[in-house]
Amino acid sequence: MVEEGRKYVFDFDSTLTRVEALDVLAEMTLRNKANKDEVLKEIQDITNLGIDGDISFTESLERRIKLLNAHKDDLEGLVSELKQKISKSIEENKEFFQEYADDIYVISCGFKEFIDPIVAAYDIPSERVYANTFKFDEDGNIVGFDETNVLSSHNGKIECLKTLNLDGEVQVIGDGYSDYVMREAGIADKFFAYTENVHREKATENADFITPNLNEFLFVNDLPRKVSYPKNRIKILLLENVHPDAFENLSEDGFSVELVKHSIPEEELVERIKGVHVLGIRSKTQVTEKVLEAADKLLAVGAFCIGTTQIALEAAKKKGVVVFNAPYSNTRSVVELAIGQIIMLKRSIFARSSEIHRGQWFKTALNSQEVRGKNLGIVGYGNIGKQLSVLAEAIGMRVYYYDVADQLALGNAIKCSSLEDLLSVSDVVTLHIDDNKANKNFIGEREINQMRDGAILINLARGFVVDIPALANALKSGKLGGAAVDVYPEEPRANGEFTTELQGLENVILTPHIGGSTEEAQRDIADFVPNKIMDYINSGNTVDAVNFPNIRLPKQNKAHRFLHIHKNVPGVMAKINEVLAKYEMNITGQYLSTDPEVGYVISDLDKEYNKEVIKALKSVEHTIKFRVLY
Ligand SMILES: NC(=O)C1=CN([C@@H]2O[C@H](COP(=O)(O)OP(=O)(O)OC[C@H]3O[C@@H](n4cnc5c(N)ncnc54)[C@H](O)[C@@H]3O)[C@@H](O)[C@H]2O)C=CC1
Ligand SMILES: O=C(O)CCC(=O)C(=O)O
Repeated sequence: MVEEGRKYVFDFDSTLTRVEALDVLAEMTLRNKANKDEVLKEIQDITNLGIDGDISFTESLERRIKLLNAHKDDLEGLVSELKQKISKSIEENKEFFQEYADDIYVISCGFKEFIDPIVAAYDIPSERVYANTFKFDEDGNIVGFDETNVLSSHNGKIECLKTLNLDGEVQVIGDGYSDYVMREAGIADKFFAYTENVHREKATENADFITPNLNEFLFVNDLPRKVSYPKNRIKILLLENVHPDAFENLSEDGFSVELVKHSIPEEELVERIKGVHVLGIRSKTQVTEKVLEAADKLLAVGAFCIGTTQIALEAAKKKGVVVFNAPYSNTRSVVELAIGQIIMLKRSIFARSSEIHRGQWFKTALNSQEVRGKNLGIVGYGNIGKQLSVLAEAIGMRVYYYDVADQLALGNAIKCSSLEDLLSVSDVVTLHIDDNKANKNFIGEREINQMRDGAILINLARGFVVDIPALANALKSGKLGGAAVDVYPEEPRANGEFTTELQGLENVILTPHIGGSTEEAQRDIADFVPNKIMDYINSGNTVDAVNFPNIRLPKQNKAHRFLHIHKNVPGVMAKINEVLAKYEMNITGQYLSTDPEVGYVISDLDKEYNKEVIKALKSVEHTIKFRVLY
């Protein structure tokens, strides 16, 4: 409950606005001056010294005003500029300022001449704005400030607040040490260090609360706010060195994101997952049932790759955890690598290169052939297989493919009705089947024997798909003429030592699971997956989810949205609607998607309702997860 008579004292610069107003004024007045950058830097340094209390505030103000060289006429431009620079979460929560107008004060060491017109739009009248005022000469030049105003002196905010003699709890919200001192002096009850725009150690280390935006402040105080749950409270853990753009994208949207360079083993993840709302992984991290069991807050898992068998998808679904992946972003990278490997292997380039590295010159056409006119057998004609088909044809290869699903041939590719047919006709066999565990040892001794003598095998799919000892034997015996292997049955969690039976064999290219590791692919994934995650967290969309009923929701328009995930058993929907009817909810839209195990129903509602309905919906039998979004 909001305490009766509580007062909210806001700082202005870098709190209500994203900037320091005098810095903006300086930008304007110095625009055409040759020494602009130097002077600006000097002004900013002086501002910071003053804010952190390292020089007296009066001194900071005097020095800056002298350097500013501003005129009365500049103030209009400054106000228009500042109107564009209101802090994002302040702007979002205009309603709070309007609703609590009588309890909100601004105490600032800035100037009323620009603060008043800005905060008026937030229903804060001039009489509740305490700030300095400029002194002008007869030509309108700003030459100083009213020195009798307490706010022009060191720790003037303390004096100002003291004089106001406010009753009720006084909460101060600001970014600087000069805001904190009101709390230190015992005149304010709580100090919230506001870090949406700047993070000042001196303020945060002393704060009662650190508030990264106004939503958090309003949430902590149980005040009306624009969003149901502040995004900074949503913790995202990104493992396996995903591209930094993912961090940027998610942090920019306001989430609290932690980046870890490597994968984490199950036992450790069981601990780390607690309190995490979104987990981001690549192919190494095993999200097992045990991990999911320990995940008390988990809403979604983002696989920053194609494969998702490292995740217990069914168990995740049963817990209401939605899984997304990036099915297309790295496919081109894999295809280009496959093409490169085919050419390198057909020409025995790695053997020739190693010789020169060892100091030997061996010019020969032995075991060196063009790829033009050769038969390429693609096993798994999905997103990667199909693209490879097109590029391989473009360089003159004859393409054969085999797929368990009915896939349409692209270009002149020829469909094989069995794996054996494909193996027997191909000079190069390349594997692009999916990571289904049923594909274990898909290529073993028997299949290798069905291949042409001297043929080449490429595996860029999954390590367990090929029986490695059988492959090693075939390479040693000369049955196969070469191989390229990017994936292994056991791969290390982090970079370091690695051994495989294939090491040291002639004409074998070994790479550390980097088929999809290009800057382009990783950047694209870092855009694609976070967008899916944000779309789910922010609005409930599950389009392209791997393990969950897919639903594309319309934009939420001034409505509250109830997201209800439940076991798909008869009668649950009826119960949900019974509750909604009992509480006389005005439903503006309802959407349902189910699969045999879970149901996902979204109800958009008029925002005025009895909040008891939330408790009632959470206790509907078979409920897995429930969230309110606004
Ligand atoms: N090395 C790397 O860095 C990367 C590896 N990959 C892996 O590449 C593989 C292929 O990826 P996409 O083309 O995107 O997958 P996809 O799902 O689009 O295509 C896979 C195709 O394989 C077929 N298939 C599955 N099992 C089969 C079998 N036993 N016999 C014949 N066909 C079978 C499916 O019907 C499907 O058409 C995946 O395993 C993926 O994890 C993907 C990206 C990067
Ligand atoms: O780059 C990665 O971490 C994994 C790539 C991969 O194998 C996939 O996308 O399935």
